[in-house]
Amino acid sequence: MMKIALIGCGAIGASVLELLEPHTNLSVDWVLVPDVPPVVTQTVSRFAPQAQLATQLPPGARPDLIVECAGHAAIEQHVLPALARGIPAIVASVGAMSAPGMMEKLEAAAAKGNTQVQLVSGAIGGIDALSAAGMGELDAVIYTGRKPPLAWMGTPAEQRCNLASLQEAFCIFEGSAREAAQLYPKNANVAATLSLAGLGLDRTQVRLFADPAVTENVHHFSAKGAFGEMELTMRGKPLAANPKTSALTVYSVVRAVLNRADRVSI
Ligand SMILES: NC(=O)C1=CN([C@@H]2O[C@H](COP(=O)(O)OP(=O)(O)OC[C@H]3O[C@@H](n4cnc5c(N)ncnc54)[C@H](OP(=O)(O)O)[C@@H]3O)[C@@H](O)[C@H]2O)C=CC1
Ligand SMILES: O=C([O-])CC(=O)C(=O)O
Repeated sequence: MMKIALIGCGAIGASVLELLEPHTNLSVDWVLVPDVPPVVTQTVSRFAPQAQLATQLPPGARPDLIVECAGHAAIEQHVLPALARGIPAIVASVGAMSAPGMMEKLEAAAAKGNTQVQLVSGAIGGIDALSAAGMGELDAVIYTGRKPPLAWMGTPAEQRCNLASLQEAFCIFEGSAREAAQLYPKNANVAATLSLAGLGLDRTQVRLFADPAVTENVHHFSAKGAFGEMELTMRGKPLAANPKTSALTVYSVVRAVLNRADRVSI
């Protein structure tokens, strides 16, 4: 039986709990959140009644895996200490690697605990091909993210345009994946993931659009290099509980967990 600590119980975390519930070879035994609103208590008692709710992993707890779907701050707060204790981790907030020295801290913590951390592909596909292509020379990786104006509420995009009255697509950001992930921590994890798989945070070109013509979260990237060329468009359905987040992110986290719990992984 694989014992799991889930970090975060918002749009992704709640759906992950629901999808993991039927799998009898694993058990979510801890759910870590900053505080415990009634909706979290209800979700946990419905899908993981065995789980203990806490703000921090209790010192004596020894999960087989921690699964982060909380936000950038959770890497420093939960993931690094768990790795250093030898607990492997799955991370959704890949954009956190844009902070100076964070990748090195993650590697050092995993080395200290003699364990590993997996950065999931989340809302984007093609990461397997891009990271394989990165074993040869890559010339360019260009990413464009496009979401409905509502998905950019509460971000610096609000200072760039009037999101509520946009009539056509507006470019709210153009720059490197590192800047994108730092400015838009809840909307540009995909940019960070593509860059870490490919050309790195500083050489991956990113454009982000608020676009009233789309109802999905549209991710497009192209890559060129010694392997040839690739191009991919994803039209991800947003989660009802959080329009910033695509449903595929949930499935990606669940697949990553099952790949560790099941005998055959894909
Ligand atoms: N890789 C990818 O493709 C994607 C990655 N993401 C990442 O996943 C994160 C979560 O997304 P989503 O579920 O939609 O967001 P939500 O805001 O719906 O949920 C976040 C949850 O995490 C909790 N939380 C926040 N900070 C911490 C912390 N330091 N420790 C523990 N729990 C914490 C929140 O609690 P409270 O409500 O009390 O603050 C809430 O329960 C995003 O912030 C983003 O970083 C998202 C989309 C795609
Ligand atoms: O869920 C998505 O569509 C992508 C997203 O928010 C991110 O990259 O952070």
